[in-house]
Amino acid sequence: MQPGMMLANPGINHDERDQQQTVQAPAAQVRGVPQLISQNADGQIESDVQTAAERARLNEGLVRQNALTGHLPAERFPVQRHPVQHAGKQHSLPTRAKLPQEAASLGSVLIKAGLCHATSSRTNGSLQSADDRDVSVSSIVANQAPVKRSAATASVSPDLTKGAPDSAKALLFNTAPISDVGALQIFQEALIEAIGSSRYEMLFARKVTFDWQQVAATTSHHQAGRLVLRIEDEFLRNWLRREYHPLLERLARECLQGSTILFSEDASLGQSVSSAKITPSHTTDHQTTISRNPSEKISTTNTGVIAQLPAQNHMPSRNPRKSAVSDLKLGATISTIPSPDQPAEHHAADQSSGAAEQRIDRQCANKPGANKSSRVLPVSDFPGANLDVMQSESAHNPASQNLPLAATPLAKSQLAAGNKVADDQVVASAAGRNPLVSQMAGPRRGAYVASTAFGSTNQVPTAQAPTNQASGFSSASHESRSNSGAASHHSAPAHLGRTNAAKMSRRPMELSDLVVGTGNELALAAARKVCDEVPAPFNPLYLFGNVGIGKTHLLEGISRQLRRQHPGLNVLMMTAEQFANCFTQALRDKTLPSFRQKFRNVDALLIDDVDFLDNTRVIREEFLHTFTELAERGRAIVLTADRHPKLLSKLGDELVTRFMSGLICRVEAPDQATRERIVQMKAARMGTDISEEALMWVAQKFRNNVRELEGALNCLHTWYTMSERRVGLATARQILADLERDCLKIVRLTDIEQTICTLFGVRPRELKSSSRARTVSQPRMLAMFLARKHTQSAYQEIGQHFGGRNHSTVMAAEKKVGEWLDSNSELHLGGRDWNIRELMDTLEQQLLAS
Ligand SMILES: Nc1ncnc2c1ncn2[C@@H]1O[C@H](COP(=O)(O)OP(=O)(O)OP(=O)(O)O)[C@@H](O)[C@H]1O
Repeated sequence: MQPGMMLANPGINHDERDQQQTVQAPAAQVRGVPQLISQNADGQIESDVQTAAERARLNEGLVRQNALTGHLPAERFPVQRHPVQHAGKQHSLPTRAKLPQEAASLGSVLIKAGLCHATSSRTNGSLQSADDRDVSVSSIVANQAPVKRSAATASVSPDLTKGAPDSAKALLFNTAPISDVGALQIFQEALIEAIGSSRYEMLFARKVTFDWQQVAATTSHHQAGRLVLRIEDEFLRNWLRREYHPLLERLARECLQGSTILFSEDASLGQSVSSAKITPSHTTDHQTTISRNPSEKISTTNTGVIAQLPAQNHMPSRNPRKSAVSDLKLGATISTIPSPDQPAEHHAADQSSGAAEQRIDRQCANKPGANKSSRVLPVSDFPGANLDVMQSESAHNPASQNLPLAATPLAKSQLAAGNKVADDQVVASAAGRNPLVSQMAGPRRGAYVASTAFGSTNQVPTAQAPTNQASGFSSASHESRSNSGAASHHSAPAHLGRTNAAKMSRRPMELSDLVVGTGNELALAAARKVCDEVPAPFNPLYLFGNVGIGKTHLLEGISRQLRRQHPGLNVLMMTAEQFANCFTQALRDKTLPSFRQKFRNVDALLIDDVDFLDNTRVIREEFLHTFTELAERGRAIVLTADRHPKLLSKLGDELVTRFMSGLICRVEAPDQATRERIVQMKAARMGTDISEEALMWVAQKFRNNVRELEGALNCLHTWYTMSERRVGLATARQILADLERDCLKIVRLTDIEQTICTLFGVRPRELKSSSRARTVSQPRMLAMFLARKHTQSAYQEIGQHFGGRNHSTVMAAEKKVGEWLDSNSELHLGGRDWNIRELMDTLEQQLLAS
């Protein structure tokens, strides 16, 4: 990057979800890599690198970034964006100029090593990590857990990096300076993840320009540079300076890796900053020097948002973005006892970068009530990827938005060694660092990462009774059942799924927190029944419905209620992805008997997102056996999924029929009245002063799911904390204008066609044919009805699309389906009977979710 180059928001240009195809997906034969496996014809286990979960995650990243690029000024930044997944994080890099060499070469090496696969689409390509782990040099080279850089470099195979230019090798082996552009992008992305995309949108996206400028070297080893935030709006500038200084300071230090950072109050903020040579002598009383040397004094002021920093000559030994993000996210910095196996270089880095936090955390740890036996944050071996998703989810979850907390690798290692962090400590430590957090963190908000007790050696869940009822997430049983030594050491395994990690970052969800409405009253009643009567009169309880409408909330509520009402029960809650990961790990470690013993001896098994099993055959079979054994012994089983069991087409009849043998409850999106009560409740909890009209307007505008409502409220809350003024209707409209627009899903005729064909197993060609067979004509009529309802297309256009029919055919179809709906007819389609209203709901949910 040239000195003085400006960088706009990171991201990609287009949402290419539909066009993405895998062009290269080498099976990861790397030891310890595959998390998801399948069996080949010879019965051998293979990795399944391109899973639905992977794709979904990638899409999520693209969508999230895409939301930001809507504001990317093309004339200022005309290069194509190129998202690259490295070390579990998605980096957005230009495909030409700036960083292409490094990005492409890094990618080719990672692919060669079988640690990544490439996806491509018309306008962009991306690299996807084949697993959730940190793709580090050492794991590329030695296929094993990261070791010290010197060891990795020593054992590098020349073949691996053959053809890669020196710059890429240097990047891989941590000998290259971190690229200016890359670092700045990493910084911005870390910022987004720390504060959530909606807040970033509101505060930074269009109002702040980041500029990293190289200036003359201060010493022979360091090149100086400075980060300038240009903010035109004076109010915003002052507010950001007041509220975001610590966060920006931390991110600048972590992502831009300055060994010395100078903060200067600058009245010319928002104007061009002179490129005068920066030397330490420029430091004034207003400036702060933070040294990576732990012996140096650490002090900060809240006086500026300009960071002058030297670029490092060496790429940091840990991924700067990952560390920044994880540091901001987990808040797991309590103990200062380093793990014995912690590499020395980590110690040094952590002692300096996390020193201030550790000081706060030590204070928190000494607080009365900081109970070390409280439910803890077992992040011992969380792969960076897990943390990433927790971060991304926080953008949508107001509860987790409040937790831009820190877990340095040091802290993680400390936790691995058995140190624990109580929820309130984590909140306290976060609040101490971020003024916004301290404002937002209510007494009930706690960092809440995992309580499923996994033994790091056994790699299977271990029974553990909660010592703190206000915390804990998924697994618990009576103390007497905790016969494993691992039970006393909470350490989340590396194979914990990203999804679950994300969910675990939220605050505990109770059944009583759910606002009851027509969409969830049956499900809630069934959930209470499961808790009240053990065993319940039905088994399993299967809850299904669209995203973000409270299925996980119900499941977690059941888990917590069960534990409260029946403290002797061994209750285990996890996602299907976690189950798969545990199984894979057990297979790898040859500890299947132990795995089976643990899973088949629980009293209640609660599995979230069971639709995940639809894609993984080997795990499906294992789950079938687990399920059967538990059901036969009358143990409670509760499952959630995004669709009816019959629509889990690959699951197999054995599991589908078992799922259907208990009680199936559909959870529906809340209606207007329920949404109104939800926003009222959540706004009151946040302590946001919002007018009744504004709340009603929000409830009316954001209809698809509760997450949208939460996101909207979160924006309003942030504005409220900024301005300290009551949020009225006009303000709410103004603040949420973009969000409202983005929530509108544009449905195309092809979307409808695809949804119909998928649900009924009809081919598009048949749908457009002249066939009048009922199996084709009824889906066609439904498609036309949906097209009228959800698109702006005229009758003629719709008729043309579905086989060149004229407009009267479409009108007749619309009328016919309307009649079916009025008479609440039953249809037999796609091999099953449907109630027309239920069918419409299913179609619309799938259409809007697609
Ligand atoms: N009826 C409700 N009352 C209050 N909060 C709700 C309600 N329904 C959902 N929520 C909140 O909405 C958010 C999303 O819910 P949850 O994570 O349970 O969705 P989900 O259906 O499991 O979604 P996914 O399928 O994506 O996992 C949570 O914060 C939850 O507390």
